[in-house]
Amino acid sequence: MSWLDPDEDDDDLGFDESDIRVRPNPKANRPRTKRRPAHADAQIGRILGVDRGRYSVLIDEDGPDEHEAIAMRARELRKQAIVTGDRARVVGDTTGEEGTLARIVGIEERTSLLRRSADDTDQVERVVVANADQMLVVVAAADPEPRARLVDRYLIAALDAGIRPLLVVTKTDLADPAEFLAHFDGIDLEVFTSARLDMPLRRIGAALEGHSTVFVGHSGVGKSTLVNALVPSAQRATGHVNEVTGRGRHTSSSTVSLRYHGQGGNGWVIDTPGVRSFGLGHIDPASILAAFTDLAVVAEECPRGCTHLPDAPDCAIVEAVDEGRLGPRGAARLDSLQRLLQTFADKADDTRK
Ligand SMILES: Nc1nc2c(ncn2[C@@H]2O[C@H](COP(=O)(O)OP(=O)(O)OP(=O)(O)O)[C@@H](O)[C@H]2O)c(=O)[nH]1
Ligand SMILES: [Zn+2]
Repeated sequence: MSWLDPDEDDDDLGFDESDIRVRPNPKANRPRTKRRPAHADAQIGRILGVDRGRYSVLIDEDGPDEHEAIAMRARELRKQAIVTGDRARVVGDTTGEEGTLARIVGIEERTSLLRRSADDTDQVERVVVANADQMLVVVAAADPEPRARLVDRYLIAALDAGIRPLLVVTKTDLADPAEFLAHFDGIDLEVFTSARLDMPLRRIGAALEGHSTVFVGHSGVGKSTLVNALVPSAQRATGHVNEVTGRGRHTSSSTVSLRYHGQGGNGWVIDTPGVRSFGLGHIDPASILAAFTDLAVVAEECPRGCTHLPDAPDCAIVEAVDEGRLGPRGAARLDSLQRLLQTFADKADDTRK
């Protein structure tokens, strides 16, 4: 069984010890997976959340035996990020009974990956959520004041990950969001408005069915209030923390997947209380343009290295809009694209805003 033991299939034979020490490790580049047992008996489970190294995993999702199990990661996965939304291969005791602990031996290929860097200059990526297909950005019409730049950052992170963005403006009982919303005219973005006594839960819920939606928003915008209204069992902590006592929060502050049960089907709500914004250090600006498919086609005629910003010489998109070739929404589309590109270009000055 040499495939189980890395030291056994050895091409060092014939060298004496001094040789071995100076030689670079001949096996360093070999994929480790080849030598690992296949775990043919593994079950697939959805990672719901993690707490101090213990993962809650949903086994047999939508099946007759759906239940949660607790699992730890196998040693060989210690360098692998495992996050909420991941589909994990799990072995061992997956009954979820008191005192049992299953083992995660692998992660299925992801359909999307929402990443962040701690700040804009940081190239280290942190994986936040796997396999989400929508991002619901929550912003308040007032208290705190909405900032288009912050929403831009969320949009850029979503577009980069290939995730469809949605926007909810809360607290419209406090202020009219029309002027703020005008910023996003040119973006393909479903927008909901919500007031204290008039939350559009049906409409938002319908958008959640059949999807895995990550909720993001700055502190105090009403995200937890919204999550609790959509998923009553969630009991996410609302209201500001009392800064003296630290009380006011009764649930954990980690990212979790919550089941949304709608009239037309289920969905997943992924709440990210620890994620206040996204550093854009790892993002490729080409992915911003790529999200504007109509403009990306036109940009193929741009000079090499074109920034597509207002001062870019001979930008094919700017020319097409000027000549009216991109239709009545062309100007707004270009405006939005340029604003996102500018937000991205300015990112280094933006980190502390
Ligand atoms: N006027 C008004 N207040 C709201 C609305 N939605 C939420 N709030 C209030 O805004 C405050 C913040 O709401 P939360 O749901 O705790 O906000 P959050 O985004 O989860 O913020 P953190 O808990 O800091 O992450 C609470 O006092 C809510 O009652 C709304 O539509 N209108
Ligand atoms: Zn251009």
